[in-house]
Amino acid sequence: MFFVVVLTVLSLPFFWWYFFLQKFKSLSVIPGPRPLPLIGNAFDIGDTPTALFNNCAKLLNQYGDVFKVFIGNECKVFIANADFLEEIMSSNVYITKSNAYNLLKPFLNDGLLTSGGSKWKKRRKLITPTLHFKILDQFLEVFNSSTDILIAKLSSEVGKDWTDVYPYINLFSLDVICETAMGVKISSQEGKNSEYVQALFRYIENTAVRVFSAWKRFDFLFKFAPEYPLHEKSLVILQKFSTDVIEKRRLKKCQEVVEKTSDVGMKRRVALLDLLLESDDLTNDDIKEEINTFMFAGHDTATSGVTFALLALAENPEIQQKVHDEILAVVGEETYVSMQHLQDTKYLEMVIKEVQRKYSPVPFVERRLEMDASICGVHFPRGTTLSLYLYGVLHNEKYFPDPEKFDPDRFLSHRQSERHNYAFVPFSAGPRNCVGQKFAMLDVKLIIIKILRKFKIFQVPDYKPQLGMAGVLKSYNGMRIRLMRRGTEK
Ligand code: HEM
Repeated sequence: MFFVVVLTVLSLPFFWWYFFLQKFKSLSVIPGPRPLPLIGNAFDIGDTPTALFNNCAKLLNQYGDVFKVFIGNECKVFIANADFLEEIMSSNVYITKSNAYNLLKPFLNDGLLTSGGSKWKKRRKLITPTLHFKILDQFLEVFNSSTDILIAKLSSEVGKDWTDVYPYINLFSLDVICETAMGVKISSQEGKNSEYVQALFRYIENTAVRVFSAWKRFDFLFKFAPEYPLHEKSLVILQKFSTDVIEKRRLKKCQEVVEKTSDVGMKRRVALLDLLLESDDLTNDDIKEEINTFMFAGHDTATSGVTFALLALAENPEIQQKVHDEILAVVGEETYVSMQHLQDTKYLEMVIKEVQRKYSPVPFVERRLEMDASICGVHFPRGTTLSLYLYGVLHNEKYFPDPEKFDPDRFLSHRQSERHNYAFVPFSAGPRNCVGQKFAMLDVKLIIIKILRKFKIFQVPDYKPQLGMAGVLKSYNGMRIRLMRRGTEK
């Protein structure tokens, strides 16, 4: 009897697994590696950012641009095909994020990146206009002054065999997003506000750890993880920082209205926070989730974009020279880089688009189907996770022949118009695309202009970035380049 009970208990998970696979039977038309009972394809996918990056590329190669894997109780379909992406991204129905985004909720709660349904729709309508042209034009002051500090810091690296530029760019991006989103100068490049800076870095790092762990991803088990105490402490620091900033800013705003103080009428730079405070519909907590979302979504992504742009320019000296020639022709020696300069540097724009294609800062995004769906003739059961594999489509030979070649001419207008509209999607596309896309383009263009005007950058012999993906694309052995001051390079 005892033996029968033990056998029944042991076999239950296998029955469950069998019925779980049955649920996704209609996806048998989509190829993928054979899953093992219970753990599925966990070994095929890997448990580190670099393994995930390499394994996804291998699976894409082996099974084509739509393939599926099973991980635990999740069926994930990876999609690097522009026809499928068009149907999914352009839809107003397939907009719910996957369960993986829940790991961000302790920090972002239901901000724009993580929310769904009517809440997301309402907020998106409110937030999109805050990033209009006039506001972005004001942000150029922040981009310019923060870049000047970065250049001063990088100057001390000139002439060294190599410099890991990642930490420099990371602090720069943090300064920029803090000042534009919250209106607060945190001066992290100058070593200030280190408690907040460390808390943010630690929170992001631990969240990546949780994504790859079989057990730390569950809130009730994470409490037993060694990272938990510091993770919680970081969260308290992050939440307190934004709460304080919002409260102070709201108070100041009220005082300004009541007292009509002397600074009314004076030119004061507006932050995204000020625009959100204008809305009668938003409480301080609502605003906090959106400000934290901007901090999160606009920081690591921008760092990734800029660091890979520097790598690509170092690896392609002729392209670097062409960009430099354009900068001299358009911007010359002017210290303030203006909106007009950014609009007129057309070749640089093509180069940055090619950087975003070759090194997509966000390698994939995920949606969860809340109902059965027919997409490009395939029946997807409710509960399927759609992994929109942006890095995969941006490296798909169908749309980008010879994808490992760095070739900005892919973005000549006649070549762009010949391509599928959903092949170049580093910022996603459709209703859930990146709300900070224009901000990010201006930011990266400006920093490249200022860096290249000051320095010539070189590849480091024998250095090869070790790419990995955990939310954003990152090189896990730093981002090494060699810097020489212009005019003195050998
Ligand atoms: C190179 C830089 C950037 C890249 C490649 C990028 C890419 C993306 C992508 C692919 C998404 C879709 C995410 C998803 O569906 O899960 C997204 C969403 C978002 N991004 Fe960006 N982003 C960048 C910079 C920024 C910046 C600077 C900001 C803020 C100023 C920002 C704010 C957001 C927000 C709030 C969302 C959520 C939009 C929504 O769901 O309605 N991003 N971004």
